[in-house]
Amino acid sequence: MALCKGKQHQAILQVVMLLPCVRMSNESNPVYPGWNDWTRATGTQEDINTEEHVDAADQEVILWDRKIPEDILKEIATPKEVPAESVTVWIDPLDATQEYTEDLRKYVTTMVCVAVNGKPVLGVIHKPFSEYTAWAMVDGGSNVKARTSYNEKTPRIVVSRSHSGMVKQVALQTFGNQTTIIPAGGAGYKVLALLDVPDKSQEKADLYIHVTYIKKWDICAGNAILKALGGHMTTLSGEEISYTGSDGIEGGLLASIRMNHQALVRKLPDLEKTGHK
Ligand SMILES: Nc1ncnc2c1ncn2[C@@H]1O[C@H](COP(=O)(O)O)[C@@H](OP(=O)(O)O)[C@H]1O
Ligand SMILES: [Mg+2]
Repeated sequence: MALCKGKQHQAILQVVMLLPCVRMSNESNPVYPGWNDWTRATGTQEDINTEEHVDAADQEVILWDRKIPEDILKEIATPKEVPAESVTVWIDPLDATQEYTEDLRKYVTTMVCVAVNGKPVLGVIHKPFSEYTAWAMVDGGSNVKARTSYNEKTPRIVVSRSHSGMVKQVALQTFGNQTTIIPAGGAGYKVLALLDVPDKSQEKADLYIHVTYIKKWDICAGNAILKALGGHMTTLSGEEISYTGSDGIEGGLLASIRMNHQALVRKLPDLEKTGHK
């Protein structure tokens, strides 16, 4: 089956391999050109949200033989059946676009996320240039884990280098001047910074904070992975993010793992009141 174009779409291939683990109970949905069986399994066109702009000249295709690799199968204990109409798929075919244009390739990821009833359940973050892939499924399996320790008092905080807003001021005001700020590109890269990732080019951080508007395809996969591993990604006021409806969120982002997330939320200033948005 012709599935998608280009090597950078390995993450999409990964999620297709995982999709049978979130089984659909409705097999009679429309088929879209170029997406064939995957789309039949995932619902109507509105349910696939992607940033991709397809170049008609690019004829390269990746073939999928419908076999789920053993290393993934052995991690998924119990597949769950869900109605197709409850599923939304978010795809970011190139995260850290700005950094890619600056040839800062270590920040670039491709991401796919499956949400069920707006809740992120399956996330894949792939680094096309180092060929590292992290995936995790809520109440399923994963190939990545949290680190053993995190610094909650004076955390190293990974933040945007190109859409920073007032994030540095917010971080220093909340955690003090001893806090290390790590500017980095890409939401996928920044979530991986919180995890135990063997990739040599990956920096490590204790928290990820973002204060400006951000799109759901940038954050859904990271949210699913963090959630699957016991971590959290919420708005800065601690609200869970719903992955249906609108394309983006306004309330900023706080991502943590193995920390008291609600205590961190209470520490953060109210951005509306402080004018730090
Ligand atoms: N204020 C904003 N408006 C729109 N997109 C934003 C944004 N802030 C961050 N993003 C998007 O979120 C991703 C991570 O941003 P950053 O690297 O600044 O942390 C990038 O995705 P893309 O590279 O896929 O466009 C970026 O464009
Ligand atoms: Mg992106």
